[in-house]
Amino acid sequence: MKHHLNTLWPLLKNTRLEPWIDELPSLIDSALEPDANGNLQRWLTALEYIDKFPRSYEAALNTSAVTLKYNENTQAEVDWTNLETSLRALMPWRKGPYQIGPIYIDTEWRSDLKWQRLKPHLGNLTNLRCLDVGCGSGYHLWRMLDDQPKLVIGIDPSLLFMAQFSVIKQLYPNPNAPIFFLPLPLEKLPVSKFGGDFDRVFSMGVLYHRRSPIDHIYELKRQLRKEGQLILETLVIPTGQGQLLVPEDRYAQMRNVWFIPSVDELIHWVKRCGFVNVKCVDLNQTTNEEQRTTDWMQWQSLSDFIDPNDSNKTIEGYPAPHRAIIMATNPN
Ligand SMILES: Nc1ncnc2c1ncn2[C@@H]1O[C@H](C[S@+](CC[C@H]([NH3+])C(=O)[O-])CC(=O)[O-])[C@@H](O)[C@H]1O
Repeated sequence: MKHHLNTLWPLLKNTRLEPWIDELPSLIDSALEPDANGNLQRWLTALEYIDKFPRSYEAALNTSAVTLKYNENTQAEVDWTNLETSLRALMPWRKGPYQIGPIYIDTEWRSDLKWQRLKPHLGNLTNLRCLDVGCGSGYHLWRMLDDQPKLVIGIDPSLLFMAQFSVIKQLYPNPNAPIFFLPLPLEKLPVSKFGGDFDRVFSMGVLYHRRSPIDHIYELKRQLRKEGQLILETLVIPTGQGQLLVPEDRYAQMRNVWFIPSVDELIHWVKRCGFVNVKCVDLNQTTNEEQRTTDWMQWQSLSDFIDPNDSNKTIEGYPAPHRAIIMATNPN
């Protein structure tokens, strides 16, 4: 899974991230130790199998599903049933969707809907360096790549998500595309002694999982260059329902949810961490269209976590999930 990183090192040369060339390999090796996850061997076997499949000849990264296209000749040669079996060995598929030849991976999340809400505010990413913290399977990384950025890096501690990302990268037409996945949590990502070097740092769907949200915002800031932009998406409580919710126990059945601020409170946190031009560009209540059980994620999903008698409440009685997108500039 890490062989794709060979093309990362040259892209870090002569940037402020150059120390990563020495620092990252041992961190990645420890993250991928065989006992890091009992399923790892099974996922690696599926990836080895997928690695034998031909690469697609063309990709579409501006459509709802990240799409890998095969021409008719290859399409006839490929054993799609076996490919699908290997892809299913990497279930549950949560973030997507993806279309690989005739196979449509209908993920739990329609991650394209979040992208649609965000993209108009993002501007063009051409020639920029982007870091996506908590990138899941990497769906948004591919959407970013469509703008031809200089570098796109996603980090996520989940090795299943790294395996899912690797599938797409193995089948993507250009093996040298500047898009990478590091199996690390943000807290373990080294901070370069020369300062941050990303033009855009995204943290979407991660802040509420952190026990120290302010530390998380500072860690995001350290990866940004001067004048770089933060894109922070997280659960919020609707206006008029207080400033902060710390659930008693579970929130929408999720165990590891800590801080859910109001939009104003969240803006205040981001300002306190030294960001300027802090604004909320989107506020949205999550729908069953966006998050649902599918054939590729067969466990329970949003509709099972909402009060059957009141769609504005979770089954624990809290406000149903609303998500805000905050954008902010790092002044120094
Ligand atoms: N400390 C951490 N550092 C990095 N990643 C983390 C950390 N803790 C958890 N994660 C990762 O953050 C992702 C959050 S999911 C959002 C995916 C995508 N961004 C989306 O907006 O659709 C939302 C959710 O499932 O609740 C998961 O993949 C975790 O492994």
